[in-house]
Amino acid sequence: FQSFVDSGSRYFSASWGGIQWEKQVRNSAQIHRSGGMSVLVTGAAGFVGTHVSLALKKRGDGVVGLDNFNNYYDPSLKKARKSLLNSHGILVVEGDLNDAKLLAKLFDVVAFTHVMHLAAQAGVRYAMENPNSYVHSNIAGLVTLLEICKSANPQPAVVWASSSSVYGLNEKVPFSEADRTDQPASLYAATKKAGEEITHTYNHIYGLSITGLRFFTVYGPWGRPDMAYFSFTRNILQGKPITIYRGKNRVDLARDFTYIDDIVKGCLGSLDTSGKSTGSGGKKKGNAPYRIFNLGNTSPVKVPELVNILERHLKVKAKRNIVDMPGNGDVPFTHANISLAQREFGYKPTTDLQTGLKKFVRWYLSYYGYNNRKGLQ
Ligand SMILES: NC(=O)c1ccc[n+]([C@@H]2O[C@H](COP(=O)([O-])OP(=O)(O)OC[C@H]3O[C@@H](n4cnc5c(N)ncnc54)[C@H](O)[C@@H]3O)[C@@H](O)[C@H]2O)c1
Ligand SMILES: O=C(O)[C@H]1O[C@H](OP(=O)(O)OP(=O)(O)OC[C@H]2O[C@@H](n3ccc(=O)[nH]c3=O)[C@H](O)[C@@H]2O)[C@H](O)[C@@H](O)[C@H]1O
Repeated sequence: FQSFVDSGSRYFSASWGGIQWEKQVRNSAQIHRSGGMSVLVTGAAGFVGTHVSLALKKRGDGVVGLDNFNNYYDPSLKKARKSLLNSHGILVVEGDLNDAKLLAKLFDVVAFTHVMHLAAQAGVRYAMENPNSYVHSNIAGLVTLLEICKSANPQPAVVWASSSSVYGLNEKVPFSEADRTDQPASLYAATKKAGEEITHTYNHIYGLSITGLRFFTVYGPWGRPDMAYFSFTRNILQGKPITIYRGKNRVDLARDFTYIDDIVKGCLGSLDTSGKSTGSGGKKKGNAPYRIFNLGNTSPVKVPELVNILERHLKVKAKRNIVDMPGNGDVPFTHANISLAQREFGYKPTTDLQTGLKKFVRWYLSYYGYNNRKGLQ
């Protein structure tokens, strides 16, 4: 097969199909532990998708990845993550969520027990530049995926990434799952909130088991170049200035930065407790779980303090350019209440920002070849 899909920002082609391809998909989905699961991981070449795929494979679950390798940020980093996954026996199929034929084919070849849905147009501020990419991946792509899941026999349980941004202009802290989420500050947040409503209907009508995870600003090795901790590191090392946004009345912005390994534990805990979907072939046969969890660190840090930590790890002073928050969709602070996830599957983050950034910086220096330079170790 040859499929041509609109990835939101460019057209590209991807080859799939054929006996050899099917064999690769089956091999990748093979389960190597008793009671294990076979998981379709969307967004597998992304930051979180790579880490979750590796963790599942490591414990003996079957994993097949799907990613469209779009150019929202440097696709060569996505290709490098794919190579890493390949070296661990994980196949990443190149294709778009909106390619219903490809998704149907994948479900024909493998009876996936779970879908870990991480593919999305991420990033808060980019929504002002390219709003349609959010509709394409986070709304249309989500519905295409759910349509396939609902019709699959057996239906998989679906765990997917929502976002802390759904709390929007909510001022009650810490943010709890029962708090208001009807005042989004960005189109990104609005599409994630819409995703929570859309998944609810598939749970209600078709009996799909649904778990939405509200991640709080995730960081770590193999991370996303568009995020502050990553772009600050790049600029500091290149001697370029960094722009730090400041809130109303000169108040510093703060985030509940969460280390990737803690997020991975939360994803696996969610998969393990997701229960079963109750429908088959598009018909509901009973009630299935619909759950939403915060996955944060419960320890917000101000952005200037993030920069202080990076300076210490990099042993380079940042050139700070402090500007008022430009009204680009950012919220002033985030802070997760994680008691629900703690109760349901023992979620307990263990990495503080200082420790997590040290691991990120070590990876960054090695990945971008800084290790042989003086003064950076
Ligand atoms: N990293 C964070 O801080 C954070 C916080 C909250 C929520 N999230 C959510 O977690 C998920 C993973 O985020 P991430 O940080 O790994 O982002 P990422 O951009 O690194 O990963 C997403 C991957 O999905 C792929 N993708 C996008 N649209 C697609 C489409 N239509 N079809 C197929 N593949 C597509 C991209 O190529 C990318 O590799 C996303 O849903 C994101 O919105 C992330
Ligand atoms: O938890 C989420 O739901 C979201 O997490 C992440 O968003 P954010 O928390 O906005 O992370 P990030 O961009 O790293 O900015 C961090 C801080 O640095 C400030 N910031 C940013 C850039 C800059 O140049 N200057 C600056 O001060 C900025 O104002 C902010 O205060 C994901 O990207 C997003 O996909 C989403 O899912």
